[in-house]
Amino acid sequence: MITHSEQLFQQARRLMPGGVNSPVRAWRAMGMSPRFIARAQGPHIIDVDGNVYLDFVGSWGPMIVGHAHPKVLEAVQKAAAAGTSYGAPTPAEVELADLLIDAVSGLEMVRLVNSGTEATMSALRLARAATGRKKIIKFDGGYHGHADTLLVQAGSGVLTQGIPGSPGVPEEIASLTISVAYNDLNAVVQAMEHHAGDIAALIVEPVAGNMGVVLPQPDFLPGLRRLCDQRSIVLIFDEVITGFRVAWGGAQKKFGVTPDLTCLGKVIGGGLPVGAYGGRRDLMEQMAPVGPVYQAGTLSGNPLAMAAGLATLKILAEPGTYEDLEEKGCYFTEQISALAHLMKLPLRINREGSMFTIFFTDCPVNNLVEAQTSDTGRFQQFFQAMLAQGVYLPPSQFEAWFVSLAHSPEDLQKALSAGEKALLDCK
Ligand SMILES: Cc1ncc(COP(=O)(O)O)c(C=O)c1O
Ligand SMILES: N[C@H](C=O)CCC(=O)O
Repeated sequence: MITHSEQLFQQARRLMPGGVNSPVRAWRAMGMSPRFIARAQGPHIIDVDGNVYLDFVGSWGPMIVGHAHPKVLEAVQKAAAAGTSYGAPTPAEVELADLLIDAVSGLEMVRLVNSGTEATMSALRLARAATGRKKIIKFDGGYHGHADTLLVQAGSGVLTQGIPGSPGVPEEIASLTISVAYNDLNAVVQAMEHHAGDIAALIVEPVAGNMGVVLPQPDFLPGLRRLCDQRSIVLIFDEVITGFRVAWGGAQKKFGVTPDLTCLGKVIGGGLPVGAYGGRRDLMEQMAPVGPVYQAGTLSGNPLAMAAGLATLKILAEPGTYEDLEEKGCYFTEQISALAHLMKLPLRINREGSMFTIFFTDCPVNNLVEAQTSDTGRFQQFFQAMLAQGVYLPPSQFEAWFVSLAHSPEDLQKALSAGEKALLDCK
């Protein structure tokens, strides 16, 4: 019998490309059709057929306090009752900006936008304007949203679908982006020397999350800081995933390296559409209306997103939250590793706090090429076996899993029992 999800997917495919509004949701690499979600609560999402899943996607990162948290709902409802958008400044924007600047060392000023894509696109425009240079450096498998300049050797759905760039991005634009291997400072030096005097910015996920999770090696982020300083290149940390995920204050706090510009999104909107970019005051004061660099947004600083973001961050600011997230991420990944070891299955886990990826490979994963040694067929089997047991994972090898404050020890135990069976199934 056809399920309600399958019925909806058939209809959706006639109405929207691939039946979805973002490619990764179509589950193509998993050889299945996606579940359509009716609602979510705490660590669970529930599909339109009434199946309950333990969720490790967390809306691709934002749901760090769990779904439908009562404090977040209350804040959003209160904000909605006062009107959903004014196209004018509000006290909540000031409160969120103040909180972000206080927490994130690289922020002296901030501009709130509606998505991570807007944040990275605007940060790059600012860097180009400030330096008068055109080229940028990024890393293979790094995903920074879908602005033209950034769809070069990108991660996430672009990688999962095996598209190296994207038709529609003019060659003249793509050629301004130089992509090199993550964790490879020599490759960065070579790119900087080869394009000497032309590089405006270097953009990096300080912990990569879109080729699966890949950690920066100890000298990598300090090395990028040094190389950018030597050549007056604007260093941009894309903390859309890592901001307030890996630590209060983000990866820059955790690794002690301060970028010139920082991009945020996901967690700071508590599940509503949001993005932010900010950094050095001298750079940010080049943005209109103070300076000439233009960027705008009808719904930027939207009151509902501000309310959800503030409520989420206030929960995260409570004592012990990041310790709790660390403990859960650590416990789960150590147990899965131990199970795989007993079964003699090749498996590597990269983790930073509550974000991690399981790679089915023997090889340490420090860059895209190594991530691609993972057996994606095995990941597909694993995904299907987990789903059948009520555990919902990112539908791609090249994405991060997220644990939230709402995942209880019992939930993790359930996921581990499912994981044991799934590993046996894909042995
Ligand atoms: C690191 C990173 N940067 C930027 C983006 C773009 O954010 P958005 O999807 O909100 O446009 C994403 C996710 O999509 C991301 O993971
Ligand atoms: N990996 C992406 C963001 O982090 C997934 C979100 C999307 O593209 O829909």
